[in-house]
Amino acid sequence: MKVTIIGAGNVGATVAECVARKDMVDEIVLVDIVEGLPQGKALDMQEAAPIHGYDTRIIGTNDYRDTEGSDICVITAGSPRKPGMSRDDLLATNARIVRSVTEQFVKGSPNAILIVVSNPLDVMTYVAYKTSGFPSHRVMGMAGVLDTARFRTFIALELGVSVRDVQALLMGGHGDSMVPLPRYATVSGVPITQLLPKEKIEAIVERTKFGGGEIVKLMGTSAWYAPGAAAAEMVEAIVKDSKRVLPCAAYVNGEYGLKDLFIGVPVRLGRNGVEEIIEVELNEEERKLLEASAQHVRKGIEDLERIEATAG
Ligand SMILES: NC(=O)C1=CN([C@@H]2O[C@H](COP(=O)(O)OP(=O)(O)OC[C@H]3O[C@@H](n4cnc5c(N)ncnc54)[C@H](O)[C@@H]3O)[C@@H](O)[C@H]2O)C=CC1
Ligand SMILES: O=C([O-])CC(=O)C(=O)O
Repeated sequence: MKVTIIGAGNVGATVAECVARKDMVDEIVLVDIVEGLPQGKALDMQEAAPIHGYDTRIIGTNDYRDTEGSDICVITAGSPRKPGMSRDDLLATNARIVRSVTEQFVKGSPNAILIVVSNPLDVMTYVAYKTSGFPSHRVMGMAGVLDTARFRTFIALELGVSVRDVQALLMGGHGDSMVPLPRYATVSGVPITQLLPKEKIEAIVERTKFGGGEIVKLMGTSAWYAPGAAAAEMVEAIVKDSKRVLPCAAYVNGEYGLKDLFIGVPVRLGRNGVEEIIEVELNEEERKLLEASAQHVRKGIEDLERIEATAG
């Protein structure tokens, strides 16, 4: 198993480290345009192997020939946002980068599975899908695993219980319009609606929706520990063919009444990528929120098309 990670910045390097520490793949290739950066980070991680006890070979490179024959590729190349920016402000800059790295990568790895992380996530996943020409089950975006991890963290902190016993579901685009679903959040099977008052749940939902922005405000750039761990969890589900049910940005073709876009939905993840989109029952209000979120993603795709048409 060979995993390529494009972008050796904060998120990319963290994905590499999390994947290495799981000791589950033969080789990790870290790619960046900056010379020396992926090589240095890869060597540093390789030198940590005797301490952590993994046998994964980690190489850093600026040359796509080193990525040939990859099974999985995680795309983290692109700018992160700064305070005051929305993820959508990265649209044009990151679309150029995601298109360029996808083009270069797929030539040598035509059978790989792509996991996009770059923002704005749902539109960048669409860009990678269109550029790669891959079937949709082999292209997905990472957001829901991160957003539900935040949701679960805040629930566990509020209730004073272990995060391990908190399960949660969240759908929609990776932005302010994401749709946390408290009805489907449980502590060891007990719905949180039985454990917390409405106002507390609403506060947790709001904090989750703006969880990325909370960190940007604190640090001046965006998060990487939880995003890196989240992408590595998706890599693990694919490598081990474990059929995890995780929220991912997947291509919808009629599911939830949505078509021709990537958006966060629960999927079964295995060796073939997105093996199934699971359709859970939504009430009227949840359906409306999901539709509004999909509208936002659609607008992102249209905005990008307009910007690129104007730029020629
Ligand atoms: N989907 C999600 O939930 C999350 C998405 N993100 C997004 O991930 C992206 C990366 O974030 P960070 O790692 O914090 O940024 P960073 O600035 O630390 O790293 C980005 C890296 O991409 C590299 N890069 C730029 N153009 C490239 C190209 N053409 N080819 C190869 N490498 C290239 C840069 O040299 C840099 O090392 C951002 O767009 C950010 O918004 C970040 C956190 C969570
Ligand atoms: O907030 C950002 O820009 C990065 C991101 O997507 C997240 O941490 O959720």
